[in-house]
Amino acid sequence: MNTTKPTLPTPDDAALWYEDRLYLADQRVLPERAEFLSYQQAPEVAEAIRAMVVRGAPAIGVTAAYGVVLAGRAAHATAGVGWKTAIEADLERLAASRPTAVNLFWAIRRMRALIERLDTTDPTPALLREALAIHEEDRAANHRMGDLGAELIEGPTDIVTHCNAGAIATGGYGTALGVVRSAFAAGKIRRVYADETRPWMQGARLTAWELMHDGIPVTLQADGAAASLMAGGSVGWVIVGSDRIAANGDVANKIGTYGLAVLARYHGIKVMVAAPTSTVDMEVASGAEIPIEERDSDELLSCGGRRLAPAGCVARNPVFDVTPAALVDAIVTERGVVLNPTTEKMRALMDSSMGER
Ligand SMILES: CSC[C@H]1O[C@H](OP(=O)(O)O)[C@H](O)[C@@H]1O
Repeated sequence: MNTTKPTLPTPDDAALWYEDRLYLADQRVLPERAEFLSYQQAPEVAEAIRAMVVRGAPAIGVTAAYGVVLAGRAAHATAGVGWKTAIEADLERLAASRPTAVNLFWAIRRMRALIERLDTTDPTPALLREALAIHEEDRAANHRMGDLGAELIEGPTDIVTHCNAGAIATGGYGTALGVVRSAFAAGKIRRVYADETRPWMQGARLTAWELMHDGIPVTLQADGAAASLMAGGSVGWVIVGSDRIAANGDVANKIGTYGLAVLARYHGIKVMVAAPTSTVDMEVASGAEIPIEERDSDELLSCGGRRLAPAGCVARNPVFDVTPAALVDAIVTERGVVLNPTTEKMRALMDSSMGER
């Protein structure tokens, strides 16, 4: 738990609990403005996830866990011994905030399992302990993944990333950028080429911010520039995060990831997906079953607050796509690495004995 009042967010500060409330770095305004918003009510946290104040699959799960703490406190304050019934509406609000990142549902399910074990007294302390544990476990998992992913890279090489799978998208350190941090520290990375990632620009605004903050060489590029860069022969890996990995190893991630993976395969470049096991959903057999979030087309029709398209222009704005397992060379989790993923290999990983997540 934070011991000093959060003031200026760093990349590790997507979500922080301090005294009696949750603080979220407002990722909608980074890096131009670095500021926290504070939350004391679960419905406000659900809206913060929907509006992408906080985003990034693991960070969404951590935030939802803290949202359940707020929900439990409010339910006990209003319903006393009946808090387990009163909390349900807020749990549903949190679950309805965004559909694709399975970490959200994983975190709520883990908090529900605790709720079932609690008695009718104030659940806040126990819920907070569990949310803090989820947060710390995610941070530790990212460091483990960073090391495992770095071992796969011979280097020195250039890397392409897409979107932001960094510290600010997780409980800290990052998934894809956690591998980048560990591999750079081992002298294996010359430069990171970060796709700007239209329309929400997570790459331009967040990945560039994180890597410059850490002194890691980063070059921003248009999403469409990745192909010619790959043709140049300097890129050894595409490294991305994920929002949900199906039982067969299909990977849902930010829109554009699928195209990158096709380009990588064409150019003999390897694709690494770094994600904690809280991102693996063994209940969906393949990527075809993963719900793909469609966001407001206004996010696409404008850029930086300026209208791009003509009035009345129709747009589609799916914000994730699915990369088939056949185009993924390695899935790196905190429990281990799956090369050339298949359902059998993913099942073996999830059955491995490195504790429940
Ligand atoms: C480790 S973040 C995983 C994932 O989340 C991002 O999506 P969004 O920014 O819409 O929450 C992106 O797909 C990242 O790769």
